[in-house]
Amino acid sequence: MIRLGSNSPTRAKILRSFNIDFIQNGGNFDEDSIRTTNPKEFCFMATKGKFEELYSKYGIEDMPLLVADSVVTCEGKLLRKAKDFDDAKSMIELQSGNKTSVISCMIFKSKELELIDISITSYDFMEFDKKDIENYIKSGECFGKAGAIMVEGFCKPYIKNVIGLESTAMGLSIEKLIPFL
Ligand SMILES: Nc1nc2c(ncn2[C@H]2C[C@H](O)[C@@H](COP(=O)(O)OP(=O)(O)OP(=O)(O)O)O2)c(=O)[nH]1
Repeated sequence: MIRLGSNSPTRAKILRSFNIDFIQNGGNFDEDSIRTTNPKEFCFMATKGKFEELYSKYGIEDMPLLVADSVVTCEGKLLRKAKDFDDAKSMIELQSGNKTSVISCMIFKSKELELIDISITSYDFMEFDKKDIENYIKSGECFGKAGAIMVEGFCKPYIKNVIGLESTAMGLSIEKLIPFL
């Protein structure tokens, strides 16, 4: 049994799909407190901040702790979760017909080990259909996701090329964690 220190339904779904027993306790780390706009640095600092908050709250005596963060970078820009419809639209349009990368960092700490992993999955997307974009935004599925993209959903038909794990792009590089569980 592990503690998933995350509010993310996607991360919970990933753990369930790999039959990993967990309890979910998300935190309240303020990612707006992070000053850097360097995507990799931001992702690591967000993960570290989440870890420190939840490690001091729960420790690892009763079970290991897993936290993670994901950001998207496109044309050198840092894309976090969309704040509103306009934000989501501009993020999605930026990535249409473009190269984009999802960076996911995770920290896993048990009594035996501490794993810190930063992984990147890069996509080459075809142009997104305008009507598709409209429907996707209207569905609300673009919210709560880094860069407002959903690689296993909206983006899937538009993937021209991908390098990296889909799990990394969804927010938790589970294949890199499994060997340590
Ligand atoms: N279903 C899905 N979710 C994605 C995808 N890309 C990113 N995400 C989700 C995973 C995370 O829930 C979210 C990234 O935001 P954060 O890393 O800040 O996590 P979140 O605020 O959701 O939860 P947490 O901070 O861990 O409590 O985006 C994707 O392609 N598909």
